[in-house]
Amino acid sequence: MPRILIVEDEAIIRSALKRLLERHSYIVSEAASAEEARALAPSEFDLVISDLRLPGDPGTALIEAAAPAPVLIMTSYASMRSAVDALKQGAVDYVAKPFDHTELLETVERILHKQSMLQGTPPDITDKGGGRQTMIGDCTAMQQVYTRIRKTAPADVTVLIQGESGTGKELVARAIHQQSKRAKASLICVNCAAIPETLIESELFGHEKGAFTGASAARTGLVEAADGGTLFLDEIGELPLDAQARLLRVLQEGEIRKIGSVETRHVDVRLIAATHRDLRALSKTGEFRLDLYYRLNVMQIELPPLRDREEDVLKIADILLDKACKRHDRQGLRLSRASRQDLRDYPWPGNVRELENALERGVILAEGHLIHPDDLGLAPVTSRPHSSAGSGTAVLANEASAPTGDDDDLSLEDYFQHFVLEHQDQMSETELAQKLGISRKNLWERRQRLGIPRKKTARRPT
Ligand SMILES: Nc1ncnc2c1ncn2[C@@H]1O[C@H](COP(=O)(O)OP(=O)(O)OP(=O)(O)O)[C@@H](O)[C@H]1O
Repeated sequence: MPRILIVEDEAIIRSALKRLLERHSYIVSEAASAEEARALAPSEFDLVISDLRLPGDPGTALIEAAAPAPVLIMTSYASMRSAVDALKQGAVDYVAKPFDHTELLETVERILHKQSMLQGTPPDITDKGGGRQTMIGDCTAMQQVYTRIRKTAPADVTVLIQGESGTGKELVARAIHQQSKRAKASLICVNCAAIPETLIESELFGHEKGAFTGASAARTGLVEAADGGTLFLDEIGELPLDAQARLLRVLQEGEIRKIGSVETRHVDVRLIAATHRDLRALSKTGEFRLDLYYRLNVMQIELPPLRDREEDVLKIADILLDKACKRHDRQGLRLSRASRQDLRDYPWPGNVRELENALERGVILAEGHLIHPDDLGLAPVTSRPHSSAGSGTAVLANEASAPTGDDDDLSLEDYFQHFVLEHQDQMSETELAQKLGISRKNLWERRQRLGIPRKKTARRPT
């Protein structure tokens, strides 16, 4: 049964409304002021019905405290203007006092029905280029993700998104930002793994002129650029310890200090962080600050790997295939029966991103009306992992023979591992990636997958 909180200072109206709602099987709690209501954890109700004028804070003060629970404002005919203001501030609706019982019950029912319809519905997202996109997939785990997004977005709290690479962490961050009160302000996305360790602090927090060699002019950091909006830090587990300390300060005090500066500046930033790593375990080895972990972990959203979403794979494939066909002007292409089987069997270590790439390849390479397995270019599968409980390492046959003539039976991954271990002390990550012919991000991802994470290096003094 839905739970409703009534906030009304006039005892007679309060108890009449309570009786009315209880007669219609709602579970009702009461408060006489916004302060009393806050003590009752309003966000845990399905609906808050509050008078606008209350002793102390007005009813609209509860909109933020009650999120994601909707707040229905009661107001007198005389203050219709304030009712419109209440809607602007985020109230779900208003009823004029004295209210008609049937009308009030219909409004309550409509609000609750709309809320329940939104449960488990994928959010619409505006992508980087301004196009519309929706999250695809309706397995139970994804429905839980959608519900979490909807509930978390308006609450203006820090969110930690966990999931392997390519599972849609950035999409979730976008959805949260776009459904939040900050939607009109900026969303700044930063992949901590893609920025060299020596640059990340100045990228995030900015620096003063002359703060270090090469700092020829002062620079504003990305945290400051997100002021008033949302900062999405992907792969936060890669953030060096010094940068973690600065970030903690932003979260605790709402303050930022540029490198080389003694002054602090106030910033109002909502942080959404993502990682595929176990931050708590990293904090045990001293690689991640436990206090920062606690600050980040207010709300968690867990994205399932694609291999655990068997029932979603073909559905996602069909939609992404359609998009790829339109992009390449090859409408009408279909997946052959064998391709569909391969897509189902493949363990998808790169998750939805890898599926997107395989389909794009298929669309480009297909010669007739059908996309055959060869066109998709999936690595042969030797066995399929049962679930994601492990490291997320796909069980693929050798990706190709080694690029060196002497090591004929080395797999690419063996070769990669050898090369990295042998040269990592002499080469920077950028040089290593260049020599291997892959991006820094890809280097980082492979390091994670093979369990040879990059060593932390000494940091530049601030
Ligand atoms: N549920 C989904 N529905 C539709 N597209 C998806 C979904 N999940 C991921 N994608 C697509 O897969 C690609 C990767 O998604 P995204 O960048 O959000 O993943 P990520 O987890 O942030 O990856 P990484 O950690 O490697 O940056 C994007 O093109 C995104 O649009």
